Amino acid sequence: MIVQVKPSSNYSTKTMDGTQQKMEANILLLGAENVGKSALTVRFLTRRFIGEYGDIESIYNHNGKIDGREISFNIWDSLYPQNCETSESITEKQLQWADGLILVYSICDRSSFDVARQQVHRIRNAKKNSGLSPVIIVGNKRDLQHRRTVSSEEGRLLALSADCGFFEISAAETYHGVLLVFHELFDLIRETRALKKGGIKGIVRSMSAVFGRKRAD
Ligand SMILES: Nc1nc2c(ncn2[C@@H]2O[C@H](COP(=O)(O)OP(=O)(O)OP(=O)(O)O)[C@@H](O)[C@H]2O)c(=O)[nH]1
Repeated sequence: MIVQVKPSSNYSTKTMDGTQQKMEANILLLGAENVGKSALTVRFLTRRFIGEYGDIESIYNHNGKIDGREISFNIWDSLYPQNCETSESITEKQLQWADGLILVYSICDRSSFDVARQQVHRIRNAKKNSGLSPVIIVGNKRDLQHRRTVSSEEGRLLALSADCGFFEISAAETYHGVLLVFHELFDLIRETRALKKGGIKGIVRSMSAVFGRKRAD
């Protein structure tokens, strides 16, 4: 059950008089069951780790500041669906909604890493632009080192191979790691938007600038 659904992002960042407008970003949390998706979300929203979260799928709205800029986050804490192929565990609607994704696995649950691997391929093979959205892969439960079954290198390599960011954190132990994940994703979303805005015109403009200068020499 989805508790609250928010509309898609607002891309404008400046008003006519040049003042900064609040930026909006839709963030989708994905990953296998029990990896800490809700723990991560609640840590970011409240700074707290409460231990048990229940099986509820929610979209939260959170207003905050990053680098002095007002941000409005819509955070979709998804549920891993029962009895389906991993490739079908992410819907086209979710991918179209998301400006950025956080893909969580547990460092002490190898099957959750396998799910993350398949989900990242599903994302990167998605239709149109949704396959290009920034993704951060998060190895959670770092506090459980003695039960680790996925090495940091494996996580980092997966992220590298799919052009994703990578963090290992413990939602249980610290707020700081969780904050870094959201900040990094926000930076990547901002970069992606700037690239989309510049588009082909931006590339042509910079090429003409280079060749134009050469001709003048
Ligand atoms: N030791 C440890 N436990 C954690 C950590 N993060 C979450 N947990 C625990 O892992 C269990 C699952 O956490 P959830 O946040 O509910 O995981 P989820 O991915 O949202 O699970 P689903 O709702 O089933 O999809 C809970 O008992 C949490 O207390 C962590 O960093 N370290």
